[in-house]
Order: sequence, then structure tokens, then C-alpha cells
Amino acid sequence: MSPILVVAAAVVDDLAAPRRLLAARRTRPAHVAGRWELPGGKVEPGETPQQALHRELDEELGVRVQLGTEIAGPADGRWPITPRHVMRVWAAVLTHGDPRPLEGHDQLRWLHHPDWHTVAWLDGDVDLVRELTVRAAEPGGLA
Ligand SMILES: Nc1nc2c([nH]c(=O)n2[C@H]2C[C@H](O)[C@@H](COP(=O)(O)OP(=O)(O)OP(=O)(O)O)O2)c(=O)[nH]1
Repeated sequence: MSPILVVAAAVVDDLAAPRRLLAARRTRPAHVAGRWELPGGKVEPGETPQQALHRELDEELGVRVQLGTEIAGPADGRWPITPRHVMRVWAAVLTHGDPRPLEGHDQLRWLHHPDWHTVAWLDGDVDLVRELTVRAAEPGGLA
């Protein structure tokens, strides 16, 4: 069976010189409640991954964003996050709205670079957050 595609955003304060990263704490299902993730979700039939990401950020946080670079993962550009899901990730900055935990999350937190690992990320996000932290410090950041 082919893996389910999930999309997520590394929302930062500034694509070219990121200092803050937005983390969201999940409320469900029970085995991952309380763990932190990048906001996003599954791509629905008929959507492009980018359309799905804009929809999820609107539903979950009530915001609109501009997408920056894709953070390519080790498996054909994707991040294997669970045995059943792979994830594509884009950097993003807010263009409209203040993020609020409207759906699926009970808390949001801005993490300060380089301490982006200081919350209990989902297991599948640990390598990704390490990569984001390194990339954010390079010239050009996540633009
Ligand atoms: N959004 C998101 N999901 C992640 C991350 N890391 C990670 O392992 N996952 C997993 C958790 C879930 O098993 C799956 C995404 O499912 P989801 O429940 O967020 O998707 P959705 O919003 O479309 O949910 P639903 O409507 O089907 O309930 O990917 C991450 O950083 N962000």
C-alpha cells in the first residue's frame, strides 16, 4: 500500500533569517496527545500538496501564509514520519492573521533559534527539526 501523504509548514518569523519557529501541541489521538508537531495534515483527493497546506493552516490556525523553500527529506524528498505516512514540508511566513489553536491543537509556541528541539516533538519530526535548525543558520535561511 502506498504511504499517505501529509504536508506541513515550518512557520518562521523571517524566511531569510529565521529566528522563531511555530510548534503546535496535538490533542488527538490519545497516543500522540501532548506531543508537538508542525501544523498541517493529509492531502485530500483533488488537492495539490500546496493547496492542502494552505487549507490546513487556515482550518487549524486561522492564518494565511506565503510559502518559502521546500525542506526536502531523505526519501525522494519526503520525510518518513510513521510506518504509514510520509510528509512534505515547506517553510512559511504569516501574511494574514495571528495563529490560534482552532482545531487539533491545544497550544502553540514560538521556539527561539537555536533551541528548536526543546519541546517533545513527535518521533517522526526529530530529524526534520534538526535539519531545519541547521538550514536556518545557513546564508539565505529558508527562503
Ligand atoms: N500535521 C502533522 N502531522 C504529523 C507530523 N509529524 C507526524 O508524525 N505527523 C503524523 C501524525 C498523523 O499520523 C499524520 C497527520 O495526520 P493529521 O491527523 O494531522 O491529518 P489531518 O489533519 O488531515 O487529520 P484528520 O482530518 O484525518 O483527522 O502525520 C507533523 O509535523 N505535522
